Amino acid sequence: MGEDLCKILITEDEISSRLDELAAAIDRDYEGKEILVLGILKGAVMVMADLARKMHTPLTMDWMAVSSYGSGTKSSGVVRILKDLETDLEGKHVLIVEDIIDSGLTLSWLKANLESRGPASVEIATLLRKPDATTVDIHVEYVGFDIPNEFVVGYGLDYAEKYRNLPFVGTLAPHVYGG
Ligand SMILES: O=P(O)(O)OC[C@H]1O[C@H](OP(=O)(O)OP(=O)(O)O)[C@H](O)[C@@H]1O
Ligand code: HPA
Ligand SMILES: [Mg+2]
Repeated sequence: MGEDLCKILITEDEISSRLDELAAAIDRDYEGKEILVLGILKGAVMVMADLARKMHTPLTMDWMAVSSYGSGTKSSGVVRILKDLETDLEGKHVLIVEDIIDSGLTLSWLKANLESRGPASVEIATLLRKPDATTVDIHVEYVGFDIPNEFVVGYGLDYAEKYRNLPFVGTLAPHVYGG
């Protein structure tokens, strides 16, 4: 496993401290409200579990699975719903939790999809954001880290379904994807 990674980009401690800050900001912003926290499978599993445990605002959780990457390192641009929500969004404050915004295609499609279901609000929290995301016109209220345009794995993020269980975020060595 060790030789598959180029370097550690964000350590376990850095992730945890940043999630403390994001949770505090979310608690402040949603004071007196209840949140439906919506995790996007599978990448957001780790950040959802850790962020939610640091939040004090009353919340419920639901999950959606969408996919635009298949097994490669480039977005296909076609978003598919693999598993839909089980919650009626009418009047709810929805907070989408993502591991990464890369091209921004997944979230711009998803936000429009959710807004058509009559929620009171839809905001986005993401652990990581890459530079290309700024070219898509979506507002992201809570961002953990802005990172360079490199393919990263760990803490929920995969390459061909592997490495999701690493406790940190790292970059892959080129030999892993045929470089
Ligand atoms: O901003 P974008 O370029 O659209 O990319 C970001 C999305 O891609 C990844 O999911 P993926 O489709 O690989 O599914 P996964 O979470 O199951 O790995 C990631 O978890 C985000 O949901
Ligand atoms: O850099 C990335 N790593 C893993 N999955 C991803 N999905 C979009 N970008 C990435
Ligand atoms: Mg993926």
